[in-house]
Amino acid sequence: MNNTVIEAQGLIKSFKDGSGRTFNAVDGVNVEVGSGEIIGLLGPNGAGKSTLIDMVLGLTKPSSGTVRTFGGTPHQAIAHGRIGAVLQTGGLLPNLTVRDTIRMIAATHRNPLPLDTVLDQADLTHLADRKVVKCSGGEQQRIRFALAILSSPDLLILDEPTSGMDANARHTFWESMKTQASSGRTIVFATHYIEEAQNFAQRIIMVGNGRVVVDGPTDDVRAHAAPSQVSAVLPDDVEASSLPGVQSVSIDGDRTTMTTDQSDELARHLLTRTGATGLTISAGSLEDAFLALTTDRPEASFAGSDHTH
Ligand SMILES: Nc1ncnc2c1ncn2[C@@H]1O[C@H](COP(=O)(O)OP(=O)(O)OP(=O)(O)O)[C@@H](O)[C@H]1O
Repeated sequence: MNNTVIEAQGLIKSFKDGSGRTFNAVDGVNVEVGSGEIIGLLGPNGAGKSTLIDMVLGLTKPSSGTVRTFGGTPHQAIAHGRIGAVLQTGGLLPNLTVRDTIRMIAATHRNPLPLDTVLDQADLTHLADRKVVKCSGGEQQRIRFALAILSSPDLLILDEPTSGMDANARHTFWESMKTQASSGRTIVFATHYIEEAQNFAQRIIMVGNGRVVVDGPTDDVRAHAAPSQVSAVLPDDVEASSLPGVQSVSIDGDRTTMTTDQSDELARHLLTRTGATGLTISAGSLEDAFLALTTDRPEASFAGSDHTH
C-alpha cells in the first residue's frame, strides 16, 4: 500500500493474568492502514483494542512483532507531531481552565495550531474560561480531543472518544470529526457504539481475543456478516425454507420472515413467481455482524475483503 501510515506485523503483547499465567492480550495482529483511511476498531471488553493502540503509539513495547508509523518508529512520528491521540486515561489538571490547559500543552509543540482554532474545532469556545474540574465527562473528552489536534496531526487515534458524552454531544463530536476527516487525515477510533462505526468508519476492524476477526470496508462487513431479512405474507402453497437463498425462517401470525444474503433475488422471486404480499426488506446491521462474528464464531474470517489476513 502506498503512503502507509500504520504497519503492524505479527504484533503480540503478553501479560500475566491474576493467577500469574501468561496470555496474549494482542495475539498476532497484522494490519496496514493507508493515508486518509477512517477506521473503526470494534471489539468486546478486553478484546485488546487499547493494548493495540498503546503499541501503535509507542506507549507499550510489543512482546514480539513490529509496528511502524509513517515508515518509522511511533516515537519518531509523535516527536514530529504527526500523531494525535485521545486516550481513555490521560490526566487533565483539574484546577486549570480549559484555555490554560490547551495553552500549556501548546507550548510543548513546535508549531501548534492557534488557540482559537483549536477551541473552535473542539467546540470549547464557550467553555474556555471554565475550570477543568467543573467540566462534565464529555466536555473533558473534548479537551483531550483539543490537545490531540494541537499539532495538526496526520493521524488521529481515538480510544473511545465519546465515552461519557450524551447522544447530542456525540452527534456534535462526529460532525466536527467529519471536518477533520475532510482535510485528509487518517483516523483510527475504537468505540463501543457500533452505530458510530457504521456511520463514520469506511473500514471496520473487529478484534476478538487479541486477534483481528474481521477487516474490511464497512458496507461489505455489514452485508457479508449480517444477512438481510425479507418478510412477507406467503400463499399457503409456498414453502419458505425452499425459496432461493433463504438461510432461516421464522413465522409470526400470517407473516413469514426469512434471513438471506441475497435479498434482492429473493424479493424478485417472491414478487414475480409467487403471490407474496406486503413484502419488506431490512438490511442486517453492523451490530448483528459484530455479535455474529465476535460471539458465535470468534475465529470466523471475512471473505470478500482485500484486507483480510
Ligand atoms: N498492564 C496490563 N497487565 C495485565 N493485563 C492487562 C494489562 N493491560 C491490559 N490487560 C488485559 O489485556 C486484555 C486486553 O485489554 P484491553 O484494554 O486492550 O482491551 P480493550 O479491547 O481495549 O477493552 P475495553 O473495550 O474494555 O476498553 C484484557 O484482558 C486486560 O485485562
